[in-house]
Amino acid sequence: MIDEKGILFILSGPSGVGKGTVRKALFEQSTDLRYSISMTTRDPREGEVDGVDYFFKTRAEFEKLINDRQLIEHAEYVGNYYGTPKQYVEQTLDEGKDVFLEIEVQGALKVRENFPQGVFVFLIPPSLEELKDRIVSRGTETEDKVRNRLLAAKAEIDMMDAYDYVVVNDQVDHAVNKIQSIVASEHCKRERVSHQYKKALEADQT
Ligand SMILES: Nc1nc2c(ncn2[C@@H]2O[C@H](COP(=O)(O)OP(=O)(O)O)[C@@H](O)[C@H]2O)c(=O)[nH]1
Ligand SMILES: Nc1ncnc2c1ncn2[C@@H]1O[C@H](COP(=O)(O)OP(=O)(O)O)[C@@H](O)[C@H]1O
Repeated sequence: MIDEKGILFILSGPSGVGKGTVRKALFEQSTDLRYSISMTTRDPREGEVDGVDYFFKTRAEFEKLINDRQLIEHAEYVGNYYGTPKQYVEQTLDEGKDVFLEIEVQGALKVRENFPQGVFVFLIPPSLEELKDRIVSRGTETEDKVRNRLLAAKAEIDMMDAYDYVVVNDQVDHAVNKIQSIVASEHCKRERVSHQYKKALEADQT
């Protein structure tokens, strides 16, 4: 069958590499991608809006979502739950629209189990030094936590072979352009499959 479903794109990478920054810049450009808004138990930050940045949930509400199998994946990250809503993603893909997730590494690996046909993009820093500077300059972590995050980041960067694409986040607009190219390239792949299918149909004598 020709696959008329949308394509699921997953952007992941170590903490502090710039996933959120790159994702926001991507969606400020014109794009046909649909961003899947995640559920979280963390408190909203100043300026964040429920249903826009995240769906903010209590732990009890989140645990009910897990038990009711309403999430494709979830992970506990720095003491809070984060998860991807199943219904939105499946429905949007069924409508033939592409969906974009921006999630941390554990969650991305779980998505791979259920959506092996997804396109997995790993964002890496230009260097570990630069990653450290970004984590420190964001100012959200104590010195101990920066060290732990860097150790975790080293292990995470080691997993980059499990991804379909690796994008270096040297400059935000370069990373966004590369992601746009990946989206275009994946569409071309599907076009080719669909074209071959049409040729096979024409050649078929039965
Ligand atoms: N597994 C998983 N991770 C998520 C999800 N949504 C966001 N994240 C990740 O959770 C981490 C923390 O996000 P956030 O609290 O917004 O803080 P940030 O570190 O400033 O991006 C980031 O790495 C996000 O990519 C989700 O639905 N599932
Ligand atoms: N290409 C870049 N060059 C310099 N700084 C960046 C770049 N991308 C992101 N940053 C900065 O790095 C820090 C971490 O970015 P953030 O998007 O919060 O990372 P993540 O979502 O991966 O944890 C932020 O202070 C952000 O402004």
